[in-house]
Amino acid sequence: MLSISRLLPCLYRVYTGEFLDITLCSTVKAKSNPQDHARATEGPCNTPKPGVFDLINKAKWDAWNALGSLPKETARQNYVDLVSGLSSSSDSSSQVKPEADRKQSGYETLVVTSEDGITKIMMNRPAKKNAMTMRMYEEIMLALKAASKDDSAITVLTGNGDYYSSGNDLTNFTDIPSGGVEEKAKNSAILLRDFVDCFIDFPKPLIAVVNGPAVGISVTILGLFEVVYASDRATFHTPFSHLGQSPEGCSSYTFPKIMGPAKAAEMLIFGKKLTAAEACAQGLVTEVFPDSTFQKEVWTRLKAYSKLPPNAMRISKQMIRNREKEKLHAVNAEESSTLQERWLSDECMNAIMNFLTRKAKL
Ligand SMILES: CCCCC/C=C/CC(=O)SCCNC(=O)CCNC(=O)[C@H](O)C(C)(C)COP(=O)(O)OP(=O)(O)OC[C@H]1O[C@@H](n2cnc3c(N)ncnc32)[C@H](O)[C@@H]1OP(=O)(O)O
Repeated sequence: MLSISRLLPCLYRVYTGEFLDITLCSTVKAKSNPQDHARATEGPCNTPKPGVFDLINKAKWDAWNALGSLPKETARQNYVDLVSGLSSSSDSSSQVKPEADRKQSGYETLVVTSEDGITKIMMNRPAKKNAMTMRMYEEIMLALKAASKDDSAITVLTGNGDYYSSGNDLTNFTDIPSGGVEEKAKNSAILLRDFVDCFIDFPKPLIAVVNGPAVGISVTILGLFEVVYASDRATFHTPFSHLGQSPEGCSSYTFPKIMGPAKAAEMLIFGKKLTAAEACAQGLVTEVFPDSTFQKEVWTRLKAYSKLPPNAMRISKQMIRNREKEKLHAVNAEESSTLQERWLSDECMNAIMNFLTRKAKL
């Protein structure tokens, strides 16, 4: 029998149009309509239907045949419209900074500012609920490295729009390198480990301003922050089992320490979503503010904190965290290598396919 892990790369390619000779960037691939491309290049379906076990050619034939008698020119136009629409609509939101500003800051997925002694790193993909792309992981690492050396006293991570972050961008898994899904899993595990290491080693007080719902890795790394302020609209959700995955961000260690093993298990094993008030009661969140006054109250507070002597704050942070650092790095390494295996499991691949084909949401 063909296992899902062997079938998945084929499904990816059929779904993303690779078998139909589409050469597009990964984002566009994940959304483009392969039928229109086949129609646009080859006209109406005119070959015999492949046998039931010829999975790849059958999927290609079904997609082509589904177009019926759509004229070649219309299909071509639909295809062009779809591709152009995707590139112009991606990340479209009134809250996204204009292109020129983004280029100026040097970040594509973040807006990073430094004023009043505070470096603010804002995830900036509001139309995608600030889902974290490979690029965003890289950029957050760069921004943290820069913030560790700049003259700010404290560093803040927050999100633009209605979400804090919906966690890992599940389309990350559609961009399969030539080494296949194994290579993808290995590279992702390395990136994940480096990403979390940056939080473990960050020398200044780190504050999360959780402006809305938080999912997955955006929740787990909160255990590595000094302070977590949340809007009362925020929720905290780690649906790892639902996704066939396992905890990361050192949460398998920090969450039981913060909230006790039973409450941590409810979140990390059973995917229980917490309200901001519940997360505060369990010690993951420092304080909850009404959404209507959240930004004003939090930034007033942070501006006052940023005026405290920066060296004293750094030293106090080191004293609180340093005893744990070695342990945290070991936990991070173990979680990352466990996830590398999980990403290759049928459970995980099925969950991602269900999201990508719009069959499942959280
Ligand atoms: C280096 C690799 C490290 C990996 C580390 C691993 C981390 C594990 C995790 O983080 S697990 C968590 C993964 N996240 C999810 O499973 C969330 C998936 N998203 C959803 O279920 C929903 O989008 C939602 C509940 C977050 C929001 O639902 P809502 O109906 O309010 O909004 P939409 O679904 O219409 O979202 C708007 C558009 O944003 C896209 N999107 C949102 N989140 C993600 C995501 N995590 N990955 C990819 N895309 C996401 C969504 O598809 C919509 O896109 P569209 O407008 O083009 O349709």
